[in-house]
Amino acid sequence: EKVRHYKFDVEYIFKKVDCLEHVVMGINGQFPGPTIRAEAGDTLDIALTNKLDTEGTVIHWHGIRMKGTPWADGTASISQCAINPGETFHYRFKVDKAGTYFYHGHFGMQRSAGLYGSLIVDLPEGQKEPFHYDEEFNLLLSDWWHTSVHEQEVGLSSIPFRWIGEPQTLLINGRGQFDCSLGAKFMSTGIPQCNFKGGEECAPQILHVLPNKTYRIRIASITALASLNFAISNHKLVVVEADSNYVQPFVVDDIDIYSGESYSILLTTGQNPNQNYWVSVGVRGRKPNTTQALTILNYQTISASVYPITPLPETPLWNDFERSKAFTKKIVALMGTPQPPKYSNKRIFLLNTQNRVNGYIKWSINNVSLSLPPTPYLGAIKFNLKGAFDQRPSPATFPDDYDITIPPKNPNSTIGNGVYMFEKGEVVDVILQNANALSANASEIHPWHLHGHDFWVLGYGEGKFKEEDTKKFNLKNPPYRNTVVIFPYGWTALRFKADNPGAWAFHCHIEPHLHMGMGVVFAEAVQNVKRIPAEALACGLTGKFLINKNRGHY
Ligand SMILES: O=C1O[C@H]([C@@H](O)CO)C(O)=C1O
Repeated sequence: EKVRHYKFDVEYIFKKVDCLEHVVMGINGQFPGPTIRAEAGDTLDIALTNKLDTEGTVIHWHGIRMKGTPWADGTASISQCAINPGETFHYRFKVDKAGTYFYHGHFGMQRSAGLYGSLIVDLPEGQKEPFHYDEEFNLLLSDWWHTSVHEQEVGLSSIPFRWIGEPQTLLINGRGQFDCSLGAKFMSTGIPQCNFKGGEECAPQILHVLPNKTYRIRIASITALASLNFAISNHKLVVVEADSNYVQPFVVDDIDIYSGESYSILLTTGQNPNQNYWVSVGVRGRKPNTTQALTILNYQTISASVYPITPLPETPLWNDFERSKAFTKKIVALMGTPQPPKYSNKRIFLLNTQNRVNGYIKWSINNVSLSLPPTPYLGAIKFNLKGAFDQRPSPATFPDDYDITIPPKNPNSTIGNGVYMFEKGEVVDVILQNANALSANASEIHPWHLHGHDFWVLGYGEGKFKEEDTKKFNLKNPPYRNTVVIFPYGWTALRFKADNPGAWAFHCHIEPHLHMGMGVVFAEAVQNVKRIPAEALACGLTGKFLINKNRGHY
């Protein structure tokens, strides 16, 4: 159990992310940021310096539960103040469980601007995974736009509304090809063939393998918008891990992965070693308008520049939601995973709707669209600063007669910043209820991510949740995850234990949707939180409180 020290300098850099040069957020001059590698039980100590000239920043350590260090969760206005230009913030927290994690910006839409990287936690020396593999790869998937994030943000909060549209390019480990494709000669789209000489910063990373070995491929999706499908031609994939928890292994031809999720798959290199094979990432869930990302699986018996002769993997139809559900429902926990409490103490319903507020398009939860306050909740609640946010309890349900199959009858909702308060140890069920968006016959996929916890996914269903649906809850081997989707016009039920004092974001992981208000804040036994570093509190009402408390008036 070591303390591992890192220095992260956040700044904008020029980079040919998808062969065209743009400005992207970098860490220590790199995009994606450096991969952090640690062992379970280690403490990470990351000194993050904001080298941006004109904006604040924070980094969220996605999937790490932050037990005892809720102030290190890296969510601006929730767990800490945004770090000002020139300032350094120290993230110090324990990584208590092995798995495939990542980190990313959590202020404004900085994740969309490229502020992200991988965080891999290995088992401590001597402990073994419940599966065997010889080597591993790590693939961080993302999507990329040519319009700047600032332009995107202004568009989303303008009248008329300007949607960001589909991504220009899909990236694998921060590399994509916009104006060409490796597989162009096998496509009917007319896109030109890529011609790499070698060494280009946008050239795909080849996966070099040896025959008859088993590889663990870690795959994480940090997309701003896209739901993805991953496949390797001629190879089966064995899913063994989801969101840093083991699952009962199952075999598939391809996997769906939503923003905020991670998987490990095992790949056996048992195919003809005198060929190369395609690795493909394509868009699902929304009508695609982005070329599939490709790289090559190269058995080192031949050159990586020999074209695969197997057909390009075809991404399954974007709107074949039955197929998506079939994949999702295959995921169950491996024996030995923590099991859910048999009963819950509380149930809350969260209705997801698209609305208007004063003519602006927003997303709302039980008719409230989240707009974060200037004082971080963690300090505001701890010091009982009542002016920091709306003190009325947030709505825990929605009207019985709400028709989820049509656009909202009254599309007007309100802006809010209230919280859901939980007592220490309470077992909470959350029913995420999807509905029709503003236009008719439209209901979208939303991947919901909870900070500070893993939760049990008790079930999925069609239409409006009914009391008798609780009878079908999986209490035996529900997947234990930190991110879960709601399918169009459906519901998803999850259970978690409020055993981690802190203020935690729970939100749609689609970056523009969060920006448009699609999230809530859970506060758990904040009175039990100890030793919040002053640097997390030096803004808003907590900042004033500290000045008055320690020095009186000036
Ligand atoms: O939030 C969104 O806005 C657009 C559309 O609903 C309105 O233009 C879209 O596809 C979203 O996901």
